[in-house]
Amino acid sequence: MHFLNGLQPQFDLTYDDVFMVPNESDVTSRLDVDLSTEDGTGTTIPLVVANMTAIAGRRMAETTARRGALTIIPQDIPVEVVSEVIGWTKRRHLVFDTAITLDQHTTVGEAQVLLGKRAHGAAVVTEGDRPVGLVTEKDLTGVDRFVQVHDVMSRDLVTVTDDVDVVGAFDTLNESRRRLAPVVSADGTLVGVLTRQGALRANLYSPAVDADGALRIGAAVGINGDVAAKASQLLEAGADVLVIDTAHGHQRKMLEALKAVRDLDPQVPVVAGNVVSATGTRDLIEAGADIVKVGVGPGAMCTTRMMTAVGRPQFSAVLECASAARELGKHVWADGGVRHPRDVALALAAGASNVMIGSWFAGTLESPGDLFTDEKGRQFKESFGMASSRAVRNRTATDSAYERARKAMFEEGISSARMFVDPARPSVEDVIDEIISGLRSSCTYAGARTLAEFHERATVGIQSTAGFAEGRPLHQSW
Ligand SMILES: NC(=O)C1=CN([C@@H]2O[C@H](COP(=O)(O)OP(=O)(O)OC[C@H]3O[C@@H](n4cnc5c(N)ncnc54)[C@H](OP(=O)(O)O)[C@@H]3O)[C@@H](O)[C@H]2O)C=CC1
Ligand SMILES: Nc1nc2c(ncn2[C@@H]2O[C@H](COP(=O)(O)O)[C@@H](O)[C@H]2O)c(=O)[nH]1
Ligand SMILES: [K+]
Repeated sequence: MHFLNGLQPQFDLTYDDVFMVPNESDVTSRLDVDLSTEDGTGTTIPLVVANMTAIAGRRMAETTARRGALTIIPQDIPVEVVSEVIGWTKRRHLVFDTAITLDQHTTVGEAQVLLGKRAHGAAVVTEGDRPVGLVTEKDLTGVDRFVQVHDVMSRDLVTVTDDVDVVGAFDTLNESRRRLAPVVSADGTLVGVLTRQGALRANLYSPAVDADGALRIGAAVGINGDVAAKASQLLEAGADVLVIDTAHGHQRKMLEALKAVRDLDPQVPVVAGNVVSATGTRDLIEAGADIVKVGVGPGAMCTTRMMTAVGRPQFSAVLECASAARELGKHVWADGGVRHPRDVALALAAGASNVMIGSWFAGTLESPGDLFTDEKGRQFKESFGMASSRAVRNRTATDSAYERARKAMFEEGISSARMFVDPARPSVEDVIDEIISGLRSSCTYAGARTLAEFHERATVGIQSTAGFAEGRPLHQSW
């Protein structure tokens, strides 16, 4: 990456401060761009879901890995539960979505709650392992909540078999005017659900898979307690990436934690953070990190900069740390502050090998929280920061009351935020589509076929607030 006209910025920059100019290009199609990473984590699109309790759970993990991204399960979840989630994710189908299954005697009320758990908006009614009906929101609307689903389900099923090619499945759904179909194996057992959109996406994305062909998933550990014991349990459970995560990553306890994890000889990439300087990056790499996580204070749930004045505008932080990591043959992830597809492109231009996103994904149907509706009828989920007093209270549940109260005083995050579900993009897959189409286009503007070429070729300029405002679309006349 280089700055336009050789300019050397006089102050640190965040994503909004910068823009990219097009280069001469011989990449003639956005589909010719390969977005897979070189950092060993196996992502085929450069996105990682942040290890936050309100965001990264099993549904998020399977859905994002199926499209080539990676989810990191937070350190606050008990290790037995994380192991279970890893196993579950690895048993998911690479193409078909996991169905919600209902017994014929399930009530409409129960079915309504469960439907909110799937962006495809349907549940399959089964007898044994076989599908016998389908219910969608429409079938349940205006029906007494104590009615059983066998009275309202549609029995006229169009199914596809699990060996179907996705283009053929798209055509079958299109011809029969269906949005989705249950998928069955040769013996009629339910395998999953395929939507028209899912058939399309299966051709546009490649799942992130491990050596056994199962979906990938990562897990985080903190720097307190027996780090080696917890890390070895996570490795045993099959975690494909280990993230050692704390607010101030450039500290002695982090270096000790890294050493303890390295001594386990993990055969997976080890990520450590967070830092925002070249020295911090080098020290973590020397202590054994393969990837350094960069970002102090840009997160949407984060109050660190307001509380402490500490942090650094994210574009400059990523640029400096990525350059230090590259000199040592290692990588950085840009963590936090991503609010538009352009921010992902800029983080990669600055040299990140993957971009971590939290809050943007909180308001999607795949995040673990319950779906609420506000006074205006808008759907939302509740999110919170991992350094908020709410998270600290949960994390320290086994401490004495005094210790808990003391620790909760050092809060650096928001305890309750409403993250609205965009009616046009309710699923994390819709948001991923938006980000990836923007990113593919950024790469072709830069004349890059790969992320390495993108970083090499990107030309970045510095803009005023008016420059940023000019780029925003106007939805009404002025
Ligand atoms: N990227 C960011 O900007 C930030 C991210 N977070 C996220 O919040 C989560 C919780 O992290 P964390 O608060 O580190 O909790 P941890 O539970 O990991 O504890 C942090 C440990 O480091 C010690 N410590 C020393 N200096 C600091 C400092 N300046 N800030 C925080 N701890 C310090 C603490 O001791 P003692 O309590 O005795 O001081 C404690 O032992 C993580 O997921 C982290 O990524 C949190 C803040 C900023
Ligand atoms: N200072 C704090 N930072 C936090 C907290 N919870 C999470 N985080 C960081 O934010 C990113 C995600 O950023 P987003 O803009 O995409 O939401 C996450 O990975 C952490 O590094 C917090 O309570 N305080
Ligand atoms: K912030």
